[in-house]
Amino acid sequence: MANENQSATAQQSDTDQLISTDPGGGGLSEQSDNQTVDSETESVVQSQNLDVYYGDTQALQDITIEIPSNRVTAMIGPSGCGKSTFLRCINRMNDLVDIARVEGDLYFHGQNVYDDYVDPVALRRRIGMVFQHPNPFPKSIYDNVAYGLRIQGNTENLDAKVEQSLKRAALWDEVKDRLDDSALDLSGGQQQRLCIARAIAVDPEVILMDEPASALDPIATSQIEDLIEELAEEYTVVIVTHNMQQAARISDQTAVFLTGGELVEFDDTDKIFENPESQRVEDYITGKFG
Ligand SMILES: Nc1ncnc2c1ncn2[C@@H]1O[C@H](COP(=O)(O)OP(=O)(O)OP(=O)(O)O)[C@@H](O)[C@H]1O
Repeated sequence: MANENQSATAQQSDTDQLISTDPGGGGLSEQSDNQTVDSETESVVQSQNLDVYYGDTQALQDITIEIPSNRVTAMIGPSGCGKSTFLRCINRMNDLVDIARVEGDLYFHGQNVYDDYVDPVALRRRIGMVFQHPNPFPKSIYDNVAYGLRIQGNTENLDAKVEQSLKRAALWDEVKDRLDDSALDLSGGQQQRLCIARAIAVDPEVILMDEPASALDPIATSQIEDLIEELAEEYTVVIVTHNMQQAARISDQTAVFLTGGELVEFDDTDKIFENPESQRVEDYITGKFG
């Protein structure tokens, strides 16, 4: 229980880091028109020879990957293989871990997010995050969604923006008559969809999800999975999951990390699950280890 509480507290503090006070570019250029025109093929996030260390321990080794826009990309692999570490590199959440050290390059629309002039707070406005355990603020449903917009001073048509975010998160119909109720009175699945609404209210391009359904029951999990597939029409979604069936159901691409922080294979999800190149990936997928 202590661990769960610590984890919830850490997540809350992570969430605080995700609510940007900076509506400006923060060293990042705005999304190019190109992305809309050529969303079929453009990669939005790329890493090149990325190594991550916690102190002397290497958590990721030489990761080179291109994550396409407007797709769901799943990261799978056994516990401790570095999936969350990679996810947290994308929006520099690992900056918050004193002993974490990142080497190599990680690009967002071609700009290295680790360049000195990039403001990580502004980066996190463009690359939002949803955590394993739903962590709404102890505020009303409305105020949770409006929170980031208010901090940014983006309060014009606030009611409409809150409504749109709740609709996109497939929660509006369930909460439209109780927007002033506490978010903490919602079910776990509703709280997680509220956290997704809160993340998308500030209009990010990429949504990172770290096992977003692992604390939920099967019905709530299924609702979140449907939602993730819908979100990919407008956003780039990168999801870490322990659940291989979930990755197979909802993702377009799958990256398989294995012990030691190695990215062993990255391909279309169908290919990974039906005909992987690597024997180690086949062994993992078929449950021979992991
Ligand atoms: N804050 C930290 N300090 C020290 N070591 C860490 C920290 N976070 C992660 N690690 C280590 O880095 C390695 C990768 O961890 P990470 O959480 O990225 O793996 P994961 O694949 O997401 O695991 P899981 O599926 O269990 O969540 C592990 O050996 C872990 O112990």
